[in-house]
Amino acid sequence: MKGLAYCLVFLSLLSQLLAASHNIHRSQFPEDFLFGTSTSSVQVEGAYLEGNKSLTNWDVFSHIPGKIKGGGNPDVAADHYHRYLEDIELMHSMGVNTYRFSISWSRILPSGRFGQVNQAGIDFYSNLINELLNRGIQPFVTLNHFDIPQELEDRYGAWLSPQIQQDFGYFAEVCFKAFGDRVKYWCTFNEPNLMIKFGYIIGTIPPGRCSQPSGDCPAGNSALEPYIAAHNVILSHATATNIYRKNYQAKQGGSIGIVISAYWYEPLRNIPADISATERLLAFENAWFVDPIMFGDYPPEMRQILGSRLPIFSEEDRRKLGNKLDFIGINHYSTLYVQDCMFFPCKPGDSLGDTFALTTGERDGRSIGTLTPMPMSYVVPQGMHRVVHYFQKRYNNTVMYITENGYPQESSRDVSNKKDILNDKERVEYLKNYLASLYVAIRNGANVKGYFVWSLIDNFEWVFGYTLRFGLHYVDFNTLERTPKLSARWYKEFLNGSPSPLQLIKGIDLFKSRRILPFL
Ligand SMILES: O=C(/C=C/c1ccc(O)cc1)O[C@@H]1O[C@H](CO)[C@@H](O)[C@H](O)[C@H]1O
Repeated sequence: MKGLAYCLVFLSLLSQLLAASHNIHRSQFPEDFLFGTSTSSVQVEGAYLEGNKSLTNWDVFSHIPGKIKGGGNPDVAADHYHRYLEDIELMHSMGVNTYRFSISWSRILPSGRFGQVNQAGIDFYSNLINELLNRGIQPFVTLNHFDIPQELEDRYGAWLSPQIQQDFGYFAEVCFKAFGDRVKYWCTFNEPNLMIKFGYIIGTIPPGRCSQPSGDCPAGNSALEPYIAAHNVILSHATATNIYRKNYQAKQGGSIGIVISAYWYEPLRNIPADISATERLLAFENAWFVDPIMFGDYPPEMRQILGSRLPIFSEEDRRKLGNKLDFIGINHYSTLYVQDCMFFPCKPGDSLGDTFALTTGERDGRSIGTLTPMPMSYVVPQGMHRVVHYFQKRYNNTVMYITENGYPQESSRDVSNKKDILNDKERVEYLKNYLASLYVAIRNGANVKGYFVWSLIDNFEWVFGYTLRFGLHYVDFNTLERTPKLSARWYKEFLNGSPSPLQLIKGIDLFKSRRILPFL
């Protein structure tokens, strides 16, 4: 009896100890769960003029003075184009079983749909895919991660023209044909919601179009263009998915989905106006692209506010959209509070475009979580299971992958504090806690089948250039040498890890009780 009592006390102390360090174990996720890292072509490849590649919209935009913090550009980036074998070794040494990367449209079809398929581009990705498979790493491929051949922008205004639907379908088909025998996971778009928001509402990324009061741009219309561009993106997704379903899926046996940038939002005040503003913002940001694909139309919250500004899906469009998707990719980093601007006055220009909602990281002077070096990006682990729950409920538990989750470090291109950057304890804590929250989502029945850390290596962080580092591996941007950070070693230990002491004791599930994870 006494022995048992001691044993229970010991167990309870042990569980508190483990809870304190928020330990999470590989064995808590299904064996066939995908664990990987993510990158994108513009951000890591470099070699911007090699292999017959044409200029992308980002090549052009990043060379305009003042657009990129610190003046960086993706000309060389992390030189992954030449170092992909080394990068596969980094992945292999961590023990990941998947790698999410994107294919550069400008490498495959330098002129969009006009002109030849570029064999050098096909060869690069083909070699990459073969080497990944040799190492037991599943390629998880994004067709569009913000970049397009500049020619499409110049010829017809890219996403503003319905022409792009056919062109994107053509590009997708070239990829299915060339790589689909080996690639079993396709994402049509990465974060189209964010691409449209920053490209056509606020105007800080290509094509840099907007109007007052949303932003200050030489041309654009923040009240109309985002909805037209989004419409063409949604129908481009439908076109590509249609082609995959009809001609490739049965014999290649893969799946196809779309990736959404998914912040989680909490009402600032416990009042109906803020609660419905939160719902509204989630509809405008997260459901904007997924509702049409899953239900054939935009979220009712958007239709109500935008009326005729929101394009209509024709009968034929709806037929195409009927192919829906196989999975939803969720990029999740942070959570913000939402304040209503429909019934309460906000400062003009503060609320985001048509959403009549204002986001903030603070309530009564206290921040929602630790602020990361990225503006408006706070550490709020419980946002992970909440955002997954939103998609689980709204889309009938369609398969989900967490296609990105990660932590930024502030830096300059030439670092003086490499030692501190390598010792990225904050990132390790962040990843552990977000994974623990993901575990809660899965325990609650969410159909999540994979998780990717953004990013494998430090890279070109869009408008932040080289001033933010997201890598599990440090990149010296002068020598291009890679060095594992503490977080790479942690991920490796996690992936190869032995079960926790408590799991060795049969019948005890560390996460069964909410009590031992008070932070969730
Ligand atoms: O979520 C974003 C954010 C982009 C942004 C924020 C603020 C701006 O002003 C402009 C762009 O991208 C995702 O998250 C990552 C880490 O950021 C990016 O590196 C990925 O490429 C992308 O999929």
